[in-house]
Amino acid sequence: MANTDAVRIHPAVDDGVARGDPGFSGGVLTCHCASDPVKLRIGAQTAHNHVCGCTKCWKPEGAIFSQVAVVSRDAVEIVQNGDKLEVVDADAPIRRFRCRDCGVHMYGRIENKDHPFYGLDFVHTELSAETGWPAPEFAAFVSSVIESGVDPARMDGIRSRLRELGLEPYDALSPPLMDAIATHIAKRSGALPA
Ligand SMILES: N[C@@H](CCC(=O)N[C@@H](CSCO)C(=O)NCC(=O)O)C(=O)O
Ligand SMILES: [Zn+2]
Ligand SMILES: [Zn+2]
Repeated sequence: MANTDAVRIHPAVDDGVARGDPGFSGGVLTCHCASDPVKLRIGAQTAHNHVCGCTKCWKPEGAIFSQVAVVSRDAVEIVQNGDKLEVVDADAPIRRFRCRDCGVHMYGRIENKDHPFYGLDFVHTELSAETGWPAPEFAAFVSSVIESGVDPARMDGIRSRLRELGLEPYDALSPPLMDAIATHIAKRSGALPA
């Protein structure tokens, strides 16, 4: 059996996955700067929260995974020190904005209207002091942690720990999200009726 003791996935789940509050309707995300932090108001509940092993998503110090959810772009409002935001990679499908001083990613936006997730922003709800955000539901891009330098020999232990936490590991997104992407593509190509 794989030893899962030393596997630290992400601080939001390492002590167990806390349940979200279905009545919760948003809060304020704050970057890690001790002074003049960037603040964003999220005026809605997020969806599809997950831990992500890809190299693109922002991870807190020591974490192998990020924690990331989506929310309608209309619900995201920069309320403080927005002038400190800079684009991480202008060519990426998700245009992520980070604080230029502390490096924390505040939100990721999709500008391509043909993208299956157009209209949704990617956010890290751990940046909020409020509780009640939805719990992560699954683990995405698990094999991708190797791209960040994780020893492939650790993968059995990492997947075991994710399952122990109730976060089913996938090497892309979850089946419902992959189906949604494929449906979008099939409707666009005409393989399915629009
Ligand atoms: N192996 C690559 C995978 C990167 C990747 O495709 N990441 C996804 C998920 S991010 C949130 O779940 C993605 O949609 N990326 C688009 C983007 O980053 O703009 C790696 O690890 O780099
Ligand atoms: Zn900052
Ligand atoms: Zn990711």
